[in-house]
Amino acid sequence: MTDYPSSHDTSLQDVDLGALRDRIDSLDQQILDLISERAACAQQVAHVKLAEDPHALFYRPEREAQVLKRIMALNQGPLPGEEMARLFREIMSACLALEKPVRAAYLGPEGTFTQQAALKHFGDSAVCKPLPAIDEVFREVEAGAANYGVVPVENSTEGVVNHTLDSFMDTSLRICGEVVLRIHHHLLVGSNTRRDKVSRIYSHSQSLAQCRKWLDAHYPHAERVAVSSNAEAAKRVKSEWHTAAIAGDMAARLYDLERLEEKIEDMPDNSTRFLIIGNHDVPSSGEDKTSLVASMRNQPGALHDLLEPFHRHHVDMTRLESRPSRHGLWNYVFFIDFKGHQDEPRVQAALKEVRQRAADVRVLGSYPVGVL
Ligand SMILES: O=C(O)C(=O)C[C@]1(C(=O)O)C=C[C@@H](O)C=C1
Repeated sequence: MTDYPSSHDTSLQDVDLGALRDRIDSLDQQILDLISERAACAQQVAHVKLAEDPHALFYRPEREAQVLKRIMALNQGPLPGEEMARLFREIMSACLALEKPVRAAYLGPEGTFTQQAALKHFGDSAVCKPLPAIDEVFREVEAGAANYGVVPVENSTEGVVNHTLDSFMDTSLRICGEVVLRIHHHLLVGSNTRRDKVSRIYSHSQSLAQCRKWLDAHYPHAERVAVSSNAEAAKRVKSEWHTAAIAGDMAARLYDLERLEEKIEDMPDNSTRFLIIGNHDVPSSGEDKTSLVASMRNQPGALHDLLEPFHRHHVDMTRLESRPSRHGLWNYVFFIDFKGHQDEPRVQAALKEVRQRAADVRVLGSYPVGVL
């Protein structure tokens, strides 16, 4: 909580508000000049890139991660590092838009956590388009209609993760980044609904599950209705009386709903991981992750054999997921995430051995660890 100075605070008695505002005006002028100079510099970067290669990529995820991490390391307050990085996120997004705005497709509809993840990753100057299904996001990027796609992967929403993993089996797209979002659910109502009148609560089934204990304690008699997304829940509530939605900040803002109760999720560290998918490999940022998919024959010890080289080459695995193969040739495919970039010798040594042991291995991408 902010401590506001009290009128009895003797150290503040002589502070002249007018003088402080003059100082702020002067600082704003300097910030304005510096941001403009930075933007002009980014325009020059665009010219240099184009001179080197007419098909050059303007968006550079590894560089953006380095810029944000550096800002957080340099920051000495009083603003928190994350807040400062968010401001720089927006400055970079605007600078990139001067070079060429990023077009990103995300799993919609508008108002979902995936939209929030897209904005968190690309900033407000990106052109973001909602699509109704994960495979449509993949197709949009494959067709070149969008430069990047944003899809949930490790999600508290059951089933969505599997759709994303399955889509990777049939695509040549690469993973270019990740975003981790803290998921906060709020109980939202329209202006006509009173707290004691809520008789029905809409949300995605998984969000209802994530708030089950809170609902049992506070709204044991309200009917719980599962709908296709949290944004859809908010949309319904907008036009109904005595119903509430469980959804996040984006949906509350989009449908202008009141937060009757905030952060009602049962687990306080509830978060979801999203992937950025694109058409190109990302160079090392210095702190990266790599994702791969491997097919295995279903035989005893196969998984142990597959994973053993990671252990021996000191490659730190962060996730292992298995899915039934959709092609019938192999019984199972494994999705593996580990720390490190595919260009690092230690990672290359492990991958070489993994390739010898698996029926098929495809690196889905090396990408910067999510900064914000
Ligand atoms: O360094 C670059 O390649 C730039 O284009 C500049 C810049 C920036 O504003 O810092 C802008 C967009 C890129 O995604 C990364 C960084």
